Amino acid sequence: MSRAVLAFGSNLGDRCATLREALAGLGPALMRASGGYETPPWGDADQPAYVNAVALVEDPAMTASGWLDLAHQLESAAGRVRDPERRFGPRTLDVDVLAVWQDDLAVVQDDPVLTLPHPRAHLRAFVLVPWLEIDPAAIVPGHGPIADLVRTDAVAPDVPAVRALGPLLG
Ligand SMILES: Nc1ncnc2c1ncn2[C@@H]1O[C@H](COP(=O)(O)OP(=O)(O)OP(=O)(O)O)[C@@H](O)[C@H]1O
Ligand SMILES: Nc1nc2c(c(=O)[nH]1)N=C(CO)CN2
Repeated sequence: MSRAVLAFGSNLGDRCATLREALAGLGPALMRASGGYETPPWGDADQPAYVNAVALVEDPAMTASGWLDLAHQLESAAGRVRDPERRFGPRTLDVDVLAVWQDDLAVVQDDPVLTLPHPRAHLRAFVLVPWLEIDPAAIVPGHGPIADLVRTDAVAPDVPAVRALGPLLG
């Protein structure tokens, strides 16, 4: 069994509709989805606010790189155009693979094509707060319990600005 946590972010167009379509695109793999959260832009501040969400997915036949391929397919379906000049810039849809477990063992790898766990997940309130909603006991491999990570100096100051918008799916 392959289990993964995927992060979704949108700050262009109808952000909630984009996230809803992306979550629907996960089909039967979707086990749990967080609500939407409006969050101030992280990294490059000169862009609109994001709506973020996190999903827990499972598929017996999936691999770690298969989850990344799926993430890229969902981004393309949402019409994402990559701007090579602007890292952390605005986008219709960003889908990151936060962590993967194969048969309950965390996948840890440093490959630039797919780094696991995601190298910045443990620093981002916009990822950790929705992840905490769907799995309060979750542990970020190599970094520890999410409940502790949201209290670190790197993350805690950003938590109050993460605003719950409620469920995305009916
Ligand atoms: N865990 C991961 N999840 C998604 N992409 C990854 C991961 N590890 C490495 N990558 C690689 O990072 C590249 C850039 O991804 P992307 O454009 O989504 O980055 P970004 O959204 O600008 O930054 P960030 O990853 O910090 O959110 C992708 O082509 C992908 O191969
Ligand atoms: N709040 C927020 N900020 C971001 C996000 C995101 O999803 N949410 N994604 C980014 C791309 O790397 C850069 N900054």
